[in-house]
Amino acid sequence: MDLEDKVALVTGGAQGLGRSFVEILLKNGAKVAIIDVNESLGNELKVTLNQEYGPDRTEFYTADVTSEEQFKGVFQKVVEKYGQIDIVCNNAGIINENDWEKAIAINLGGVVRGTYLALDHMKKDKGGKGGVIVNVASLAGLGPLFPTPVYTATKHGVVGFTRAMAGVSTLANHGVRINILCPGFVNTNLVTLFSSEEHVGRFLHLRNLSEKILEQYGVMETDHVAKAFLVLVKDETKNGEALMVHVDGAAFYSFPKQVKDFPSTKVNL
Ligand SMILES: NC(=O)C1=CN([C@@H]2O[C@H](COP(=O)(O)OP(=O)(O)OC[C@H]3O[C@@H](n4cnc5c(N)ncnc54)[C@H](O)[C@@H]3O)[C@@H](O)[C@H]2O)C=CC1
Ligand SMILES: CCC(=O)/C=C/C=C\C[C@@H](O)/C=C/C=C/C=C\[C@@H](O)CCCC(=O)O
Repeated sequence: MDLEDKVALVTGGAQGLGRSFVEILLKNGAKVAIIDVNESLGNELKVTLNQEYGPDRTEFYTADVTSEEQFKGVFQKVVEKYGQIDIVCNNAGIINENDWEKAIAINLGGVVRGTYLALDHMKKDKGGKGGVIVNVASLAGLGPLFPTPVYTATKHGVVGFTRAMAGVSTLANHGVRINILCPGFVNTNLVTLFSSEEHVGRFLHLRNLSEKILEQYGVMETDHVAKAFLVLVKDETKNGEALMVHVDGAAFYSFPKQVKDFPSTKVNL
C-alpha cells in the first residue's frame, strides 16, 4: 500500500507507541487523525506536528475508545473532514490489574469497537474503499506475562478476535486486511507501571520477577516498533498475521493452520 494521501486513524496517538505510529505514517505521506482521551497531550502533539508537517496533515480528536458515542462520532468527523479512512490502528491500551474491568473495556472492548467502526467505513461491500486495520496486542498476547494476568487476557483476546475478524473480512470480501502487532517491552509510560501498586494491585509482590523479565527481554524504543507497524500497513499480502517485535528485530508468529496441527501430547481417555 502506498501511503501518499491515504487517511489514517490512530487511537492512543498522543504519546508512546501511538505517537510513533502517527509520525511514521506522516513521514510516509499519509494524513492522520489522532485519537486520545488525554486532551492536553493530544493538543500539544497537534501543535508540534503542525510545525513539522503543516496544519492540514493531522487532526486531534478527544475520545474515549470505551464510549460508542464518542468513538463513533470521531469516525464520522474524520470522514467528513477527509472524505475517507484507509488505515486504522487500534492502539490505545492500559495496564490496570486493580481496575481490571477498565483494562478489559479499553484493551479489548476498545479494539472490538474500533475494528467494527473501521469496517463500517472501509469495507468495499458497503461502498468503502477497503484498507487495513492494525490492532496492537503484545507478546503478552502470545505468552502469559505473570505479573499482569488480566492484561495478558486482554491481549490474548485481541489476538483471537483479530484473527477471527481477518477471516470474516476475507469471506465477506470486505477488502480490509486486519493484522496484529505484538511488541515486547517498549520505553513508554506503560512499561514503568509494573512497580506501581495502583496498576498491578495484588501482583505487586511479583515486581522482582517483572524486573527479571524486563532484563531478559530488554526494552525497545518506539521508533523500532513503528518500523514493524509500517510492515503490517504496507504489505498487502498480510491478513490475520501477528508480527512479533523484539530488540533483535521482528518475526511473524506461525499459527497452526488446523486443530490437528496444534502442538499436543496425546491423553488416553
Ligand atoms: N509499552 C510497552 O512495553 C508495550 C505496549 N504495548 C501496547 O501498546 C499500546 C500503547 O501502549 P504505550 O504507548 O506503551 O502506552 P502509553 O501509556 O504511553 O500510551 C497509551 C495512550 O493511550 C491513551 N488511552 C488510554 N486509554 C484510552 C481510552 N480509553 N481512550 C483513548 N485513548 C486512551 C492514553 O491517553 C495514552 O496516550 C497499548 O495497547 C499497549 O498495551 C504492547 C507491547 C508492549
Ligand atoms: C513485566 C511487568 C509488566 O507488567 C510490564 C509490562 C510492560 C509492557 C506491556 C507489555 O505489553 C509487554 C509485554 C512483554 C511480554 C514479553 C514476554 C511475555 O509474553 C512472556 C513472558 C514470560 C516469560 O518469558 O517468563
